[in-house]
This record gives sequence, structure tokens and C-alpha cells, in this order.
Amino acid sequence: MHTKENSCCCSFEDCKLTTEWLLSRTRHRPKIAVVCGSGLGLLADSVSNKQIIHYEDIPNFPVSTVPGHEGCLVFGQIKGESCVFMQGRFHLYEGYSLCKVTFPVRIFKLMGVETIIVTNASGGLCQDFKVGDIMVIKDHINLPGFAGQHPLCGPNDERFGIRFPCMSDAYSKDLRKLVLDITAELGYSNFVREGVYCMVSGPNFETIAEARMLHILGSDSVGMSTVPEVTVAKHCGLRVLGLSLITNKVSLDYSREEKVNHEEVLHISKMRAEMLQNMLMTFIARSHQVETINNNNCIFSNTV
Ligand SMILES: O=P(O)(O)O[C@H]1O[C@H](CO)[C@@H](O)[C@H]1O
Ligand SMILES: Nc1nc2[nH]cnc2c(=O)[nH]1
Repeated sequence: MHTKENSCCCSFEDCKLTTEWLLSRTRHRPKIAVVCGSGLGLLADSVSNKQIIHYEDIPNFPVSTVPGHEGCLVFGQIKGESCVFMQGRFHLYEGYSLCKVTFPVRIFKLMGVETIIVTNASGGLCQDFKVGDIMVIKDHINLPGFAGQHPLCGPNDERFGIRFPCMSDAYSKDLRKLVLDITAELGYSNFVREGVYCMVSGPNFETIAEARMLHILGSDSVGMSTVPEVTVAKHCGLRVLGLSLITNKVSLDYSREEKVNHEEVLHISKMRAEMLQNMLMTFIARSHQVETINNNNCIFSNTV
């Protein structure tokens, strides 16, 4: 639980220091950030004029501890658009506070990023979903947040955003429409869905009773990430697109014998990364078509 004393390990000044360090080491000025989910680091393969910076070299940055999360920032361009890819994200179950988990999102904001694309691997709860489907995230359920594990708990720094941000439109409707149009053009509509992602803390996968409960609550897929990053992104006025790769079907039935494991998650992610990459490249090239920036909350913008 957060207390007043330990609630913020990543102050505005810490963020500023890290941002200045990065801006002094790269000429890239990304407008789009992509967070790569488990096994999805390959998404950065199509970046041109690459510059790679390892997390361990960046002041205040956490390091990746989970297989399938490489642990570096990849700066460069996709079809002329300046981007940064996070090859490796941080999770609550790694022992990081949610301030640390979401630290990179604030750094991106301070660097001048306007749009964040958050990807993940998740388990399908919706019975219509198949392994390998891609779910465009329409909304989320912040289950740890209900219990006080929330990245915005603690003193609110108005330079990032307001105390009580609205979350009913966390995932930009315009960006969702654009990505759905693109998937139709690419002929991917048969395996692209829209749905609600639920975050649990992990690290264990769900019991059957838990999975049934999440399904009844309206979750279409479940994972152990994304929601803190999206919450902080929305708080500071970034436009958000969320894409969830269904790597396994979550069992709702005591008679099912299949058992999920992380290796299988990584295997499916790698198999589907190319398709996701095609979607992302086209999306990034056309994202400027959607001009509406969610800047209502943040009073601080790229003036570090
Ligand atoms: O959400 P990402 O980072 O894609 O990873 C997902 O895959 C891992 C479990 O296999 C968990 O970390 C879960 O959250
Ligand atoms: N909690 C959870 N996270 C996942 N990440 C990938 N698959 C799953 C899953 O089935 N459950």
C-alpha cells in the first residue's frame, strides 16, 4: 500500500533528470512511443536509423527481469515518423512500485511524445476469441487499483496532470477506428476484435474460479500489465492505443486439461509479431491523420 512517506519514488525532478539525460544522448525526438509486450520486442525490428539505449545505462530507470522483455529503448523512424520502442516493460509482480512501472511513460511525455501504443500478451476470457487474435483494447478494469495499488495514489503533481482524471475515454476512439480501418485494409479483420482488458497483479495465472469471476465482471482478456501505463498516459494527456495479443485461452471449465505457461505465451507472441508489426507500421505512418490530442489534463508539455 502507498503511504504518504513512500508514495512517490519518481518525483518530477527525477523524471526531468532522466529526460534531460536521454535528450542529451539522442537526436531523435519521438512523437510516438510503443511499449512492447511479452515476446513482442520484435515489433522494433522495422525501425530505421536505430539508436539503442539499455535500461541499465539510463539514470533512475528500472531494469527488465522477465524473459521476453529485452530491456532497452529503441529510438528511430518508421516510415519517416520519429518513434521510441520500449523493448521490455515493467510489472508490479517484479517488485517494482507502480511509480517505477510507469516511470517511462512520463519520460516519454516530457520528451515530447504525443501518442503511446501499448501492446501486451493476454489470456482470452471471451469465448469467441481464438489464440492468435488481436484485441483492440476498448476499455479496461483496474483490479489492483480497486485495492489501492494505483500509480496515481499519493501526492498529485499538477505538472503531470489533474488529481481526478477521467478514465472513461482512456483509449482514443479515433485511434481505435483508425487501427480497425487499417486491419480491414490489410485483410486481418477475421482475427482482430475489440474488448475489455482486465489487469491482475500476477505473477500466477488465474484459478478457474477467478477466471469465471473476471468473465462475469465483463473482462474479455486478462493480463498483468498495461493498465498502470495507460492510466498514467491518460493522466498526462497522451493519446493511447492498446493492442492485446491473445496468447492463450483462459480456462473457465474444470474439465479442461490445458495448462498455460509463459513459454507458450512467448511462442504465440513471436508467431504473431509480424502481423502486429504490419498493423503498427501502417498505423504509425497514418496516425497524424487523427489530430485530436487528449491534452486536457497536463499543464506541462515538452519544456524540459
Ligand atoms: O503484459 P505483458 O508484459 O505482455 O506480459 C504478459 O505475459 C506474462 C505472462 O506470460 C505477464 O507478464 C503478462 O502480463
Ligand atoms: N493473468 C494472465 N496474464 C496473461 N498473460 C498472457 N496470458 C495470460 C493469462 O492467461 N493470464
